[in-house]
Amino acid sequence: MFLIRSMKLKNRLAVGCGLSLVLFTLLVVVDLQMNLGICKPNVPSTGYHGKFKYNPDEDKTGVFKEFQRKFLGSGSKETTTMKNSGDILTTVRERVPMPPTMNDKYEDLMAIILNKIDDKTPTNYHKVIIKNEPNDETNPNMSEMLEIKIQKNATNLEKFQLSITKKEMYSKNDEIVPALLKDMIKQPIIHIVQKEGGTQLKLIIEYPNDVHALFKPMRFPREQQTLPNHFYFTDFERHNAEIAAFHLDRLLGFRRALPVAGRVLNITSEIYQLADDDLLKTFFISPSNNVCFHGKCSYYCDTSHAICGNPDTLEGSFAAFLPTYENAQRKVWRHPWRRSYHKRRKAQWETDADYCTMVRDIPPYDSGRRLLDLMDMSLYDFLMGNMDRHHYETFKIFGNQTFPIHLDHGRGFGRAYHDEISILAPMLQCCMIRASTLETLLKFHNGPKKLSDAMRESMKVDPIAPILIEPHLEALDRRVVIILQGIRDCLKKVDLETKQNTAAEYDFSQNDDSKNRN
Ligand SMILES: Nc1ncnc2c1ncn2[C@@H]1O[C@H](COP(=O)(O)OP(=O)(O)OP(=O)(O)O)[C@@H](O)[C@H]1O
Ligand SMILES: [Mn+2]
Repeated sequence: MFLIRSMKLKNRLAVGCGLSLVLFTLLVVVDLQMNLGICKPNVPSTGYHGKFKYNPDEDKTGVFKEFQRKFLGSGSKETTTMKNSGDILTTVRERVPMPPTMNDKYEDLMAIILNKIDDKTPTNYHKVIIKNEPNDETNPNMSEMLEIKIQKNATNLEKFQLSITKKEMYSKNDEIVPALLKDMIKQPIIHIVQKEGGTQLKLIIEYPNDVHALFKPMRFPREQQTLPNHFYFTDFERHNAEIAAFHLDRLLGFRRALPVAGRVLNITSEIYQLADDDLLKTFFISPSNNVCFHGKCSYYCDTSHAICGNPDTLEGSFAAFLPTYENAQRKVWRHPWRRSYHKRRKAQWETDADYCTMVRDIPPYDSGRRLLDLMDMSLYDFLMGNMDRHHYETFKIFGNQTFPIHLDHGRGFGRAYHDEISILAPMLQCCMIRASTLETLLKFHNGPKKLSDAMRESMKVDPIAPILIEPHLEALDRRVVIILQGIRDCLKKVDLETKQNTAAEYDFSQNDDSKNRN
């Protein structure tokens, strides 16, 4: 005290300023460390990677962001443990998130589907639930477009390929699909080559009569979940996800995926002895005397990620081959809601609540079926947790009013205890769903046959069943409810907007009237 009193005023001021500066710096440092919210608004802790800058102005009233926040609290917490056997990492559950509305029958949505409209029905519901799609009567098939007749003695694969129509991969009660699945499971394999392109190993399987299938090998046991520190783009492909995705697509009534079956191969007689030279070069015998190979690709094709027989069998998925006719090429489209595929960068849709408004103006999303197909794809991917939809393909020959092919689901069914709301962004940002899709979801939700039951039953016949472990099936029922809740929130949003607009118009005309009177 004496020291301070003995100082001159000028010096006292200088010491005071210095001390406050030190104190302030300390406060800022503590705040940044502990995120107390003094410097900036509190940052919600999302599952996003990298630095997350929160800007409330960007948020507007998007159902997507609101929804993400709503379900954040119910997010599961996963921990990684080492299993005793070997060095397999397994993610185990701590808490299963259950949507708060699991017991809700969603009668309000059902009423709209059944045309039971009354004064409780949200206004402009038809903007959200699309019943009257532009009707495209013509539905030619490949055979007609390519002018190739389906011969009586054609293989099941040829029959299948030539029967693909502009609207779907196969028809509802198609009899070739089961026959084709049986062929892929039972027919002898005569040759194997590695498929070029793509990031992970795939083999082209050749059967007699020029029949082919695309093979993805099993890499891990069914119980293994996506590793918590893996990005969607470095996640391993799962052969069982490809099989499950085919069944899911069929049960949802889309029929836009290729038929896929599981099969157990003998790695020596059915792969090694039939492999072409390039693939042969990558075979080796592991320390425990198993036959292994790794192929060539940009991810996980090296000795430490080899595919090994156990001890000499290997299971995998077999997908019906896409048509290879000269005029059956496919057009590749960038998905408007693709992720950034960068550790730290974000895509525009992640920060722009009005993103869909922009997409709606761009062909082919500005007319016809395509945007609705993306809505279907969004909930299809959400159900299986597939974050890897960077591109999609269509058959060129059918023009723009054709279905997007549901292809490449190897990264689905990776996290049974986590529901990734961001996959629903297209549906939640556009606030739109096909009435027929919504009806199917309501049918599964209200039972008696839940989506999980239907999936269990449908996949039972596969040679490598059970295809999915129970937690993945339970996740499906839980995610159906999340989608239904999303649609309900969308209806509320549109209703509110309509009422606000009407009120604003009314206000405006009242003001006008009063002006006129004056
Ligand atoms: N059943 C099939 N028959 C013929 N070609 C196919 C089949 N499935 C996929 N393809 C072709 O192979 C390409 C790669 O397949 P897929 O996307 O499944 O592999 P990927 O390794 O996951 O590729 P990426 O890493 O680029 O996503 C597809 O884009 C498609 O053109
Ligand atoms: Mn892929």
